[in-house]
Amino acid sequence: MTSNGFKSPAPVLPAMGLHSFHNDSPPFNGAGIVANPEPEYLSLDDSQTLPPRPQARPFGTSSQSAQKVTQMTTFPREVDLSVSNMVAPMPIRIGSPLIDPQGQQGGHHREVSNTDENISLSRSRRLVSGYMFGNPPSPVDSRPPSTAEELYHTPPSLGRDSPPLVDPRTTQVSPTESEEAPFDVEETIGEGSAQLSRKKSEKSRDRETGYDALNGLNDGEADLDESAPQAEGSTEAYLRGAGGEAGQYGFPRHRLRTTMKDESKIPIVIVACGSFSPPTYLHLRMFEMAKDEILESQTYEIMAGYYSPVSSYYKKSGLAPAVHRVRMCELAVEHTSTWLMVDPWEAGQSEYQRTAVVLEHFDEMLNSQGGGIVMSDGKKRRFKIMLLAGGDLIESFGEPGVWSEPDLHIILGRFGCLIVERAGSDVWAFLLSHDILYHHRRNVIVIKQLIYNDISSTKVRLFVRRGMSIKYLLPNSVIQYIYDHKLYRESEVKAVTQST
Ligand SMILES: Nc1ncnc2c1ncn2[C@@H]1O[C@H](COP(=O)(O)OP(=O)(O)OP(=O)(O)O)[C@@H](O)[C@H]1O
Ligand SMILES: NC(=O)c1ccc[n+]([C@@H]2O[C@H](COP(=O)(O)O)[C@@H](O)[C@H]2O)c1
Repeated sequence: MTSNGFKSPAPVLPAMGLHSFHNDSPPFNGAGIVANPEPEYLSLDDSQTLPPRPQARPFGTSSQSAQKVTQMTTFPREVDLSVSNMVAPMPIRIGSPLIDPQGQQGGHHREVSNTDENISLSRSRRLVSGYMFGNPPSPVDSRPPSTAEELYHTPPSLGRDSPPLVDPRTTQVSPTESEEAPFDVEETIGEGSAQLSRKKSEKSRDRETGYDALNGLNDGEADLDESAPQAEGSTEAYLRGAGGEAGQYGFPRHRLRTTMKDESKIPIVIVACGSFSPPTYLHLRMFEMAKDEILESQTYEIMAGYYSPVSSYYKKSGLAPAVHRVRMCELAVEHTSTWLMVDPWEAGQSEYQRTAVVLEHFDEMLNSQGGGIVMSDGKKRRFKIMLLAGGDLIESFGEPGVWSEPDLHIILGRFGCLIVERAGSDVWAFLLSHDILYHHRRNVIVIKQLIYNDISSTKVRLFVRRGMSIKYLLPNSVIQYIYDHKLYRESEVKAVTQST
């Protein structure tokens, strides 16, 4: 019996229109196929349909975000509110439910106390950080929706972002291998290591070793891959508010794919928002789990993944200064991944930015300013942007005062969400119980953790403070950075008290 009272959630969800995730279902059968309207190509003039977006600005300058929020939460008028228009007739496959090996739910302590040990373990920690320390700033218009239209409004861009361009089931697309090798591989491993000195294209390595960064195979080679594109310039100057060119914000594109292998799919960019204090192997694994799920769905093609560390204005216990967290995320992906990047924009803002605003920023950079992605026929297509989050974060959608309803419609409706199950949170029960989440369920993909990983940043910080080993919990480069910069040595409660 699960904590939500179901013997098993399996019999319930399919009857409610969700894809069966019962254990005896073929795990990856017919995945992720949505209805097939005509493809919509990128219109660079979206001023009619999209709310205003924030402009990137250097650290330390004042923000207009309060005003932006008000504007953003006013939905455009030209919307078809009929439910049939909002819900695609073909269900998106959603992964399997959380099944605790011991048959139990809820492995976490959730009590809130004033000790740093407990603060972040609590599911209510967002409330703790939100109210005790004045953040996150309240979701703006948190009044309840007054009409059904307001509640079930799906912004028009959902239609543009969501549908596949061609039905992958009926279109025979020969997987034309891209002739373009995104980067050349030149590996020279130093003394004491296997001496490797070779220059190969990603494509030729693909043939020989099965290595294919975005298609999921043997990505372990990335650890040796000194030539994977690295971020240019210093995000530190931007984050420290340095003037001049060095301090300018630049959206990282060095690992963003510029062509699609299979143009019948939807180009997707995954964005993970969070503290990452510090980033751990779990945070890296989240992207890989998402990648596997997306590959199986056959609907999307991943073009890149981004971390967006929250700014220092998010007064959460244990938050190292943003400049350190951004750098640690960069180190974490530098030589371990070929498709993940770190966007410092959110971290460099002079006040807290809500997640909906952060996703708007990505849309601006990738689609409005960036022009989307150019197809082989020269037409442009928008990147679909999806938020990647753990089950606990999603459950906080239901905590009063933490997320505004208009924001949730933007996040779940206009963008979409990849939810990684987290031990202790019952995503399935929550999906059923939360009106807005359920309404947008076809734009939500739940990812089962086939190997449970519950590495916790909170515990890593505590280990550091207690002088315990954190090796194999996070990349060595991040461990070194923590020690070099003497991070996480102070009691979190003490540190928070002193900084306020
Ligand atoms: N064990 C986990 N399983 C699934 N998702 C996780 C797990 N740990 C963190 N996440 C997700 O990673 C994202 C970033 O997490 P964040 O760094 O903000 O918090 P955290 O990892 O829980 O750290 P802390 O311990 O400091 O609270 C969030 O979406 C969170 O839900
Ligand atoms: N209203 C909001 O947009 C809202 C509320 C709570 C958390 N978040 C985001 O969720 C992420 C993770 O938060 P926690 O570290 O509290 O789990 C952060 O990026 C934070 O900005 C956003």
